[in-house]
Amino acid sequence: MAISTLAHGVRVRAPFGDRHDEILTPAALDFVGRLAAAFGERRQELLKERRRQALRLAAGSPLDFPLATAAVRADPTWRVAPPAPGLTDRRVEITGPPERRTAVAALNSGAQVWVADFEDATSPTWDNVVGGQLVLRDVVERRTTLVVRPRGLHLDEAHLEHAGRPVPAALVDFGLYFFHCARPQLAAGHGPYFSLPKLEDRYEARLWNDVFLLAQELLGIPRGTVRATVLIETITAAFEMEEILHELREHAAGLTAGRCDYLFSLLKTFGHRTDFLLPDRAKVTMTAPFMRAYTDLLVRTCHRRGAHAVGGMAAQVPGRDPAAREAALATVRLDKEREAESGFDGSWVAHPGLVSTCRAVFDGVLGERPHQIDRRRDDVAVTAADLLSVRRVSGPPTPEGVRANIAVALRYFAAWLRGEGSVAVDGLLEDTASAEIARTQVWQWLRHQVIDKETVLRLLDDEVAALGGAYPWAPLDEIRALFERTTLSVELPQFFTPDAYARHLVRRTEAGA
Ligand SMILES: CC(=O)SCCNC(=O)CCNC(=O)[C@H](O)C(C)(C)COP(=O)(O)OP(=O)(O)OC[C@H]1O[C@@H](n2cnc3c(N)ncnc32)[C@H](O)[C@@H]1OP(=O)(O)O
Ligand SMILES: O=CC(=O)O
Ligand SMILES: [Mg+2]
Repeated sequence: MAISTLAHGVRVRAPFGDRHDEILTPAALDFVGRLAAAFGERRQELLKERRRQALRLAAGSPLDFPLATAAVRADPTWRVAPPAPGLTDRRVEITGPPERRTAVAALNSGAQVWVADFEDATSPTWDNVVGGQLVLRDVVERRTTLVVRPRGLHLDEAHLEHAGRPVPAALVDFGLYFFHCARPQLAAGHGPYFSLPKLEDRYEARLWNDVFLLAQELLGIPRGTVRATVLIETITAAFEMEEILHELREHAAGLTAGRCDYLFSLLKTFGHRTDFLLPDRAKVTMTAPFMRAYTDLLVRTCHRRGAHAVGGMAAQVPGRDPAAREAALATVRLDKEREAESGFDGSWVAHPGLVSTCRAVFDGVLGERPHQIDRRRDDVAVTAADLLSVRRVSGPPTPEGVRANIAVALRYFAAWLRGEGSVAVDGLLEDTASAEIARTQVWQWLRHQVIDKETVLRLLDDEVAALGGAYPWAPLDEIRALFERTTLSVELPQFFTPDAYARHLVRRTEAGA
């Protein structure tokens, strides 16, 4: 393994692949090293606080809108920054991994925005991480607005080391993109724009705001140039939407409903409570009252503060079979209609074949207007109980539901271990967030003994065998062991990705694969 020492103590712990030297320049690594030096410790503290908060909630502490920030919520005067160039009309945002093939398709898809995703849609092999940066740098001058979603704060990038520790993956994805593309984006008439995943509270938003301030200062870019749209995709963040926008207000561009991770967060945060037992994944839809409360509150909060509310991802992807395709489009259309009618300004799609459907729905509601921020939704009054009223849709799983979750988790793990972060399984998009839901539901059903371990082990045997049939290349023992560690353990691991990354993706790089 090549270990080279470069500027500001950042060590590259991997061989240089094709064109990696164009991204991992001494100056770019120096920039990332400065971010790591400034924010590495604080990020560790925030992760510890996540753990403490999880323990408090598990011990029965109530979750509510914070008292300490009541004045921020009550103050009607503050607003976020005005929309930056390219971010005024966001009726269709297409997401996908930053790969060359998808980049071309996304940029030609007719969507207003391409969200290039290093988080749920990407398996962070070192090649995907550096290759993704190369793709972004190569498309920087295209007309479509580019938004980059760095990995979450919980992940490390083991191939870059600062002061003897892995650099936070979020700072690597953010820092390399910012270093190489912020100025070219400005020259092309846009700016460095980001989508921030998996935030849990206002302090994490403050960290990102400080990252933006330092990054702008280091490159001599005017303060307030960055724009960030924050995914509300954890239950604790849902109670701090106003505060998150407030912390980031000079850089905030809106909030996105990260509905998959939101459900995952709800399940894992309250996994110990029987009133949070949910039925088969397919039965928990956006019409469930607690999901509706979350999206209504998101729209109201954004519009009150002059920010865009961006809708979430429907799981259906159009297949090749005409009937299945029609059915998928009809489901997505209904979903987008609900969003547009409830006040969202645009929404996410997972596939170029969904762009025209989403656009037609938002065209119908917005017409010539670029957004509907002036629709205030003052009628919305969401309480803590509304956000947490899961009991109304709770119920036991069916045998098919248990099997489906096991199958999805295994198939996704197989894809992820070989470097694919999003896949279509039976016409549905599966990515990191949906795999997290799948394994967490099985864990929760086991924990509350609504299914027994023998049944799960039998289904696991069946599904591992089926996986071997469908994907002969899959390392079945490793996939099964990953499932067992992250799903059958007494304590639920907070995410499956740090375990799988450390054991598989890093080792792969060290072996020079
Ligand atoms: C919960 C969340 O976080 S959602 C956000 C994160 N998840 C995502 O972004 C998922 C994005 N979607 C995808 O990755 C893909 O659509 C998949 C994996 C689900 C399906 O992809 P495929 O199996 O390749 O679908 P399909 O064969 O129909 O694709 C047709 C073409 O569209 C392209 N395409 C498909 N999805 C996308 C996309 N999201 N962006 C750009 N291009 C795409 C394919 O590359 C392919 O191009 P080609 O003809 O040049 O080869
Ligand atoms: O990031 C999006 C989600 O649904 O999770
Ligand atoms: Mg997510």
